Amino acid sequence: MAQLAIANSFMPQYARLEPKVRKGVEATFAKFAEHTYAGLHLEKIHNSRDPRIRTIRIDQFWRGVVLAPERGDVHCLLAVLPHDEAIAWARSRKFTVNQRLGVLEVRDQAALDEMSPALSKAAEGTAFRLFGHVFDKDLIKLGIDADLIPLVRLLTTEAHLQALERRLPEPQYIALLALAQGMNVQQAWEEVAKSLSCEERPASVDPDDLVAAMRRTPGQVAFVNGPEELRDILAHPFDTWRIFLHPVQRQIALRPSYSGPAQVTGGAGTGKTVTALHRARLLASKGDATRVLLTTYTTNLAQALEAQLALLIEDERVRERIHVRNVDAIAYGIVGRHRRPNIAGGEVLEPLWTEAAEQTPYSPTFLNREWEQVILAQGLESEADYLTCTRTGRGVPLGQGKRSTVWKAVQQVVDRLKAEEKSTFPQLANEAAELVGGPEYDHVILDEAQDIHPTQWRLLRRLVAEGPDDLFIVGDPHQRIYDSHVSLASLGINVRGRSSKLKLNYRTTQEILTWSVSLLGLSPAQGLDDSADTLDGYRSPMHGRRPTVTAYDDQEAELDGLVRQVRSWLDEGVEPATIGVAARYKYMVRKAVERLKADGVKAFQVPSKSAGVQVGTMHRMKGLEFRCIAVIGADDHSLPSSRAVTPEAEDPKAHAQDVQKERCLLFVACTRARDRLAVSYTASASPFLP
Ligand SMILES: Nc1ncnc2c1ncn2[C@@H]1O[C@H](COP(=O)(O)OP(=O)(O)OP(=O)(O)O)[C@@H](O)[C@H]1O
Repeated sequence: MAQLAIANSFMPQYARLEPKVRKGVEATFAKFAEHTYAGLHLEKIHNSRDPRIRTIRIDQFWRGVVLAPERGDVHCLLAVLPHDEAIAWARSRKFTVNQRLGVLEVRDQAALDEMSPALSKAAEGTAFRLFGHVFDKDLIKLGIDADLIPLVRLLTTEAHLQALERRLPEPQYIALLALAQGMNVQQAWEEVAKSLSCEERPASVDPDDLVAAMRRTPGQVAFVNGPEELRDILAHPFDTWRIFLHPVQRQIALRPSYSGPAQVTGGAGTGKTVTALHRARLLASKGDATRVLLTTYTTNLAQALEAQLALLIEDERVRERIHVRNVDAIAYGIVGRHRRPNIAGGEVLEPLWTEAAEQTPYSPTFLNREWEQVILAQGLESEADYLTCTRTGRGVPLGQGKRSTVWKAVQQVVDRLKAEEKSTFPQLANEAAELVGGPEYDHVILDEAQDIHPTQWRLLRRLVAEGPDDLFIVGDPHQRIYDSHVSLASLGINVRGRSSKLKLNYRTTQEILTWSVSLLGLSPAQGLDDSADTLDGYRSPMHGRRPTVTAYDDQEAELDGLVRQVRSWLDEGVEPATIGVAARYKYMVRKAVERLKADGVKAFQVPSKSAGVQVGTMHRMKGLEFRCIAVIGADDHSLPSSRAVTPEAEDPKAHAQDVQKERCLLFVACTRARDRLAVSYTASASPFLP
């Protein structure tokens, strides 16, 4: 029976169309899904590199591009573009089947043809060839198309190869790059397998069977079952993660079982949350009695997970087996079974620490951290235990006498909290861990793991019995914006051999990514498994404008600049709710909202469901994403925030960690942007800005 398929490349273009054009696209392609396309006018293109490509009229300005393989009775939507661009795109592309992997590949043949004379000319000047040492048969073994080999043979430098990156199919480019960098054929194959998580080679590959190749390429092509499914896909154009998982994501999320705790890391926007959501669905589908906990750090992150899960899982029964809650709410709920918890917030704690610090040579922040990061983190219950413990992560050594002073000051605060029947959230997690009678879930999936406190880790550990698929841990040490530094090994959680890394960014353009990564500075992040975590290989296939950085003389001028920036995005047709404004402090958030409103722009503080520009602190931006982001107040007073940084003289290690945390915060805010990033500051720029 005839079938409709959608290529991954189609959705981002469709998502960015005006609603009226989207309607036209939907109406046109609904006919394909209803299998009435025999009557549709698909046009062949004169001089096309691939005779199987057709175009179809959407309206007088827009055209769709469709692949119509000779065999298999499938039509695949490839692109939707303005008329001339659609024709040029359709004329330039060539579809092939990778002879080693059996997957569908596309290359920009027109661009390769255009580059060929220049490469020939460059090759005339030297006898050296980049792939002179590799036999044709080995290139073929790696999946290089036979008809590309003459072009490959012309290459004389790695820079020339890199110029082909976006024109060649990804697996072929990875193989060639590996060879160019000195790897042998086997190592190059391993690179391909690692980057694409390829299965072993299929038994036989028919180069003309594009439909069979599409079926082996679920990250690139999705098959649609009827008009209803098409409508559902088109109704959520930015949520293509529901249908297209990258092969690496697929292998991690859909692996039938892990023998113990598994860990997934990756830079911002690499689809860690998406992978966690698909894992949750897979585990929850195992049976009626399965109980899955999907958890994260804050309430608004949990709400975002809940909303995404509702999009991903249609079957209400499967959906109900997944309990979504942030860790503090879990602890609150468990303790709440026994007594009504009363949380001590900053307004209670600050005066207590200030008072306690008065009788010591230490600052209130120092004491608070010693409590949270050593005493609570290690679950120390007596002074004797504290006097002999290893204070991992703290920069200033404390002898026994000094520890005794600290212990007394901390106890003063703990006793006062007890007297007032109040607890902090890490205390509550400790109490909850004690109260839990036994495992309450079959599987625990944790997002934003880098920010979880050791007491919360202990609670999560107790909520699920040790064994296969117990913990699925997802996080990015480069986005650590709270004070938690844990070593999973010290908590008895061993992820060795079950760790994976995602490297391909799906949210942000390469331009925004490169700029944002430079905000992090040069120190490597400390991974949860005690190893240094780098962003090697972190990249985006999308390109766009470079971020802008604007300096203003005073704050009023900066807020005026913000209004102009937001107005210009709105004038370009960007929907208000897809514009975000991030600031380091709450007072700046309030000012920005007031200023935008005064100018007639609908603006709301995050979290808000209202359809307007979303303004929030950088902390609140975590887990969200926007088409355009304005980061305001990126000046040297706010970033780093002096309030959030321990003085170097007091504790150099804590100072370094705090500064890094501030860098991460700015990185988090900037990487929320899909297409545009505009950063501004008043007077002097933050030292973090490149
Ligand atoms: N396979 C995919 N296909 C299409 N879009 C994807 C895919 N995977 C992720 N995305 C999109 O990329 C964006 C980032 O995904 P996600 O939030 O899961 O990343 P993350 O690694 O958790 O990011 P962060 O650490 O910044 O919170 C989202 O818009 C998501 O829909």
